[in-house]
Amino acid sequence: MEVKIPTINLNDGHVLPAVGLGTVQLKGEAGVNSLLTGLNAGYRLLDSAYNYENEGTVGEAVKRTHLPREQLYITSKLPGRYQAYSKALTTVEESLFRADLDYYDLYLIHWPNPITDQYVEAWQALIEAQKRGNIRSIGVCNFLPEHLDRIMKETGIKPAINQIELHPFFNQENQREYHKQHNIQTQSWSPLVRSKEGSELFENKQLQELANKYQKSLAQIVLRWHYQLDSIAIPKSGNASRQKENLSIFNFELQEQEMEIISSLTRENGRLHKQDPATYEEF
Ligand SMILES: NC(=O)C1=CN([C@@H]2O[C@H](COP(=O)(O)OP(=O)(O)OC[C@H]3O[C@@H](n4cnc5c(N)ncnc54)[C@H](OP(=O)(O)O)[C@@H]3O)[C@@H](O)[C@H]2O)C=CC1
Ligand SMILES: O=C(O)C(=O)[C@@H](O)[C@H](O)C(=O)CO
Repeated sequence: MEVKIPTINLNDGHVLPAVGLGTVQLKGEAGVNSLLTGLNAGYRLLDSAYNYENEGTVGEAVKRTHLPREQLYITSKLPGRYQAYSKALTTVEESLFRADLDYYDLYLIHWPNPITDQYVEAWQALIEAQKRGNIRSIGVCNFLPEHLDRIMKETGIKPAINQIELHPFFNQENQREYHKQHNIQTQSWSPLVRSKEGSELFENKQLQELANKYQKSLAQIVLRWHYQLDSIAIPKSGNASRQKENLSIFNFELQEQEMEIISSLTRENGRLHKQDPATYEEF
């Protein structure tokens, strides 16, 4: 049965579902089939990126589903190598061509790349692409407060979303507090630490105890934690039953103290790939 996902209001008047489907590695015919099982399970938000080389896959799933376009929320992301203003505008158009869409619901700057230092003009390009009607909501990924302060100061326009690495081993308390103060919606990437059964996350005793208590899977406990942190998690799964499992999180509630137990699994250097946006650059 299809799950009804609550919606979240963004600062620009648009809305997004409270959970989306990550799409890294979902490509080609198998990828389209996985996206269709995801849509059948109830997902409406699909998170792609130019660099995932699957905008075409996402567009094909949009074409093949019985769901009307206005019920879907499609995201893509601007790669670092196209952050210069005119290249960024062309790249948004190219993303639309690849997916054969008239508009993206959400388009994000993928990484700030602060050493290259072109993210302000990339942001100006997304503002222009939004004015042209190519994008509904504009936002960023992996922006630290200093990067957000700068784009808001230089353009006067606030991102609707900052999509950041967020999971029990890296709870991003300060970054989330900054987002709350500025009314920027948090999205969690790698919400399940990009892991599988048998990994450190799935072997964690405290999470297993909570899963036993609520008669839920460990992944559902972690995804419920994201939801109660007010962050939109975008777990990736290509598997129909895990896709369903990851949406069945709206019929129980973690207590405050249990939220804290999960948050306290965080470590000082808990980033999965050690990609610190202060220095990491991706093109
Ligand atoms: N903006 C950015 O810089 C970034 C954005 N992203 C986005 O975030 C999305 C999610 O992050 P991602 O890195 O993919 O990692 P996730 O934390 O979503 O983990 C995905 C892994 O978990 C497995 N999995 C999913 N559900 C379950 C479950 N219920 N039980 C057991 N295993 C499960 C999947 O396997 P299986 O498919 O076999 O189910 C897959 O191996 C990406 O797909 C992408 O869209 C990711 C990284 C960076
Ligand atoms: O997947 C993404 O969106 C990325 O930005 C990658 O850099 C990701 O963090 C990764 O694949 C790391 O190995």
